[in-house]
Amino acid sequence: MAVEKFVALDRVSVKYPNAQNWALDWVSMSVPQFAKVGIIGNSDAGKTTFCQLLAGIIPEMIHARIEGQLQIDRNDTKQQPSVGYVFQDPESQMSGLAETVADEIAFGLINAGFSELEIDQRVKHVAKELELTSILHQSPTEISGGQQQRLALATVLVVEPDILILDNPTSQMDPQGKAWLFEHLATLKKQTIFLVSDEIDLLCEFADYLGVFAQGKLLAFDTPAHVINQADQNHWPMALPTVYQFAKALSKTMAGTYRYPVTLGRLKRVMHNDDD
Ligand SMILES: Nc1ncnc2c1ncn2[C@@H]1O[C@H](COP(=O)(O)OP(=O)(O)OP(=O)(O)O)[C@@H](O)[C@H]1O
Repeated sequence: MAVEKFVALDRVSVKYPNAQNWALDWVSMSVPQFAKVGIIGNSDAGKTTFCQLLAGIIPEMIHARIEGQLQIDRNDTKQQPSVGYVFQDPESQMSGLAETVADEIAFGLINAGFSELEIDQRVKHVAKELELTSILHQSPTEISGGQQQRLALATVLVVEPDILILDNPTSQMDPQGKAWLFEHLATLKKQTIFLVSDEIDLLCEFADYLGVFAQGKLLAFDTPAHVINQADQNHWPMALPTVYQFAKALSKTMAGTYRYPVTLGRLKRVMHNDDD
């Protein structure tokens, strides 16, 4: 699949010091600007390594041997695109210095030298977007895990990065909170987003492209419908979306293909014989 590239990996491999195996093994992909990329894979598949490489944490903060080429283009951004990274564990995101949620969100802006007025406006805006307004004056250590994950995202979104990398950002949220966050992320139009999650139903609704990792290798990178149908045919050990299973049970393929749909909208069209 040829796509206009913004982020491109060309046969990238990563090995940690003293490790026997490559944590990333010969990974290639091209991602256009503003695309939404879902990343899935079992434990130890290399998902976090992939995210940390994209974010520059490897090799800047975590040493590892890197082979191949990672390229992030400027495209319409005048400067080198900025990257925001949301850690798997929200506590890792916190400065540990802020007394309130508001201060924590403001932290990056203060360091970057923004004016007080701009900081105030941005903090209020992102707090409203992420439904944190009512807890702005609470301590970051005294809020729930789900709230901490929304706060971790707020600290990154407030600086308006060009690329947003989220490593399992809903692991501590309830089902409603997860669905809400995925829907919110889908509304972000100014960022290219990489989202690691095992929420396959939500991921298929969200993503333009889905990447499946296993033992450091990128098994597939394509539209969610292509990847899921391929995963099922090849018996890859991964959960399949509910919509897909339903369509398969009813033998409802997408028009002109032998593939089953993976999103509710597409399934509805197929069911109403309204698929193009
Ligand atoms: N800092 C590190 N030093 C050495 N080895 C590491 C380091 N981080 C990860 N690894 C190893 O690299 C491999 C890939 O790990 P990674 O955390 O990228 O996988 P993952 O798919 O994110 O896993 P999980 O879903 O369990 O978080 C694993 O074998 C892991 O033990």
